[in-house]
Amino acid sequence: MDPITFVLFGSTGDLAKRKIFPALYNLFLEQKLPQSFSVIGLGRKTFTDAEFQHYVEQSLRTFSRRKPEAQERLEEFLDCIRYYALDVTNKEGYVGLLKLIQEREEQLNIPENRMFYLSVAPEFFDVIASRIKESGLGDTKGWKRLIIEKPFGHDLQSARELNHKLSQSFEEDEIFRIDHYLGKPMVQNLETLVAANPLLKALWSNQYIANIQITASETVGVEERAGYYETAGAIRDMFQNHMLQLLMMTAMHLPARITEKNVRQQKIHLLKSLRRLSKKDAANHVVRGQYGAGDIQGQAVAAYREEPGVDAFSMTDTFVAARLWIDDFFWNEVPIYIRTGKRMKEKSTRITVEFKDRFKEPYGNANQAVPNLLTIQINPDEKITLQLNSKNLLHNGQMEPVMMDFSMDASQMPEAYELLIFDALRGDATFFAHWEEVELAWEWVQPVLEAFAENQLPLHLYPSGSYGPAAAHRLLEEQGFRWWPDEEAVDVREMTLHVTASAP
Ligand SMILES: NC(=O)C1=CN([C@@H]2O[C@H](COP(=O)(O)OP(=O)(O)OC[C@H]3O[C@@H](n4cnc5c(N)ncnc54)[C@H](OP(=O)(O)O)[C@@H]3O)[C@@H](O)[C@H]2O)C=CC1
Ligand SMILES: O=C1O[C@H](COP(=O)(O)O)[C@@H](O)[C@H](O)[C@H]1O
Repeated sequence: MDPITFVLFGSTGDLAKRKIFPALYNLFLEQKLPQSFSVIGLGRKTFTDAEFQHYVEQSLRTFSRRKPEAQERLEEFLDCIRYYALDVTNKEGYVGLLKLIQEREEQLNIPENRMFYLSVAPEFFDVIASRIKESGLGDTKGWKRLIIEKPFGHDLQSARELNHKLSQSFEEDEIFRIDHYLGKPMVQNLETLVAANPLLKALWSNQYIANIQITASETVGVEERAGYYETAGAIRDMFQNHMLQLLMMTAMHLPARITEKNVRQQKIHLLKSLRRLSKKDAANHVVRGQYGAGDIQGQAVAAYREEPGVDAFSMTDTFVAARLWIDDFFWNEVPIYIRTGKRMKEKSTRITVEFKDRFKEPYGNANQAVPNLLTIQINPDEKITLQLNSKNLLHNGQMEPVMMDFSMDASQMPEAYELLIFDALRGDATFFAHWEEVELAWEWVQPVLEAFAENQLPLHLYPSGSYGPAAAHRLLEEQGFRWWPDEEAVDVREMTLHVTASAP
């Protein structure tokens, strides 16, 4: 791998502490960083290099999946780290930063390969990119790359504006837009699962698949992020990015050769085939919800509107479910159901593929077959389950579902940020969002954002600790389906309240 200088904007922040430094350290231990590299941490706080190295050490001790054991290796890693205090809006500060980077490049005798990682609030993305250009930081004799965190825009127009600004300083193939769901090992495994298994590949279309269900439910609430979440909601926070990425990774038509370019093309093709919703249609295909007070694993929790920093009359969505259709040869007539929500009964990110029930007839009325289900569990466990029907001779030969399970050993798995940073350092953008993907995703979501803003859809209040609003079941019932697993149907229906007014 090429020697690099890793320039981390926002190095004193939460994400750097919890994810980025641990990822770099684990890559270092696995010898996946180049022989020679430096990390330059940036922020407004003042630190000497030694103080900052100590700060990083603390973050590794707290958050790294491999705890620093061998002091020698830890010191070797920390020794590559420098700190530079910079207010990113201050033009002059970049002159000193360039000087420091050049000094380090000379000391290590490495080429000018510079990775700029923007782990800062989105309002700084464009200003940093243009300062990198103006200051000469981007005029490298090696390569330069930009890793950019979410959110990428607030809506279609702001995303286009941001992209236009970034493109003044970086080419598209130099921009690595992080979607951490694309770094999850099971998500990275999706395409192999289908492409490398003729059994699944043969069934992967509307001929055999009845519907696809994608769920990301969380037990956590808004936590300390009300300022951001009140302007985002689940639709921007999860749906526009992570959920649509999961859809693309599941349903893209597999290219003949799996390459970065081909995979991205197929994802873009899939988004172009998504049936557009008009603002008027949104109410028929989308359900929005907000958590009320309730109980999470035995603990009473407050309603969203009672959370610190949240407006007492907030109409922000903490839950979104939607029914989507892909108008192409392979997926025509297969509904795709997506839902995501906070303060739900369980933490679970999974994709369930329900197969068509074409073989009912031989058993006539005595048929008790359940549909074949392939469930790809992404989080918290990484597991693939296939539900089949089998005859139980201990129960009068009754038919009953049996499960075939394959689990990955999550404790050994690299974290999403490790996989993604490693790919970016190698220049492989397969698991990063291309601009066209981001733009098409916003295009699909935009009418829904407008319908939400104009309150054209009811806001369903669901109790914390439930499976979300009952209305989310209607989306499936209209085609004769239900969310899997089955027990959810019963649980939800009795608990859902329904509000349309803005007052609580
Ligand atoms: N935290 C998370 O789990 C996730 C975060 N993200 C995204 O990552 C990015 C960073 O988030 P997070 O770490 O949580 O944010 P924090 O608020 O914890 O950190 C912000 C960082 O930006 C720096 N900063 C703020 N203003 C300036 C300035 N004017 N000049 C220089 N540095 C500045 C702060 O440093 P200082 O105070 O020293 O100036 C700090 O290092 C955001 O885009 C967020 O949306 C994405 C997914 C998850
Ligand atoms: O990007 C985000 O993702 C997390 C959920 O991520 P996961 O890896 O735990 O599934 C979500 O809590 C957060 O609101 C959102 O910004």
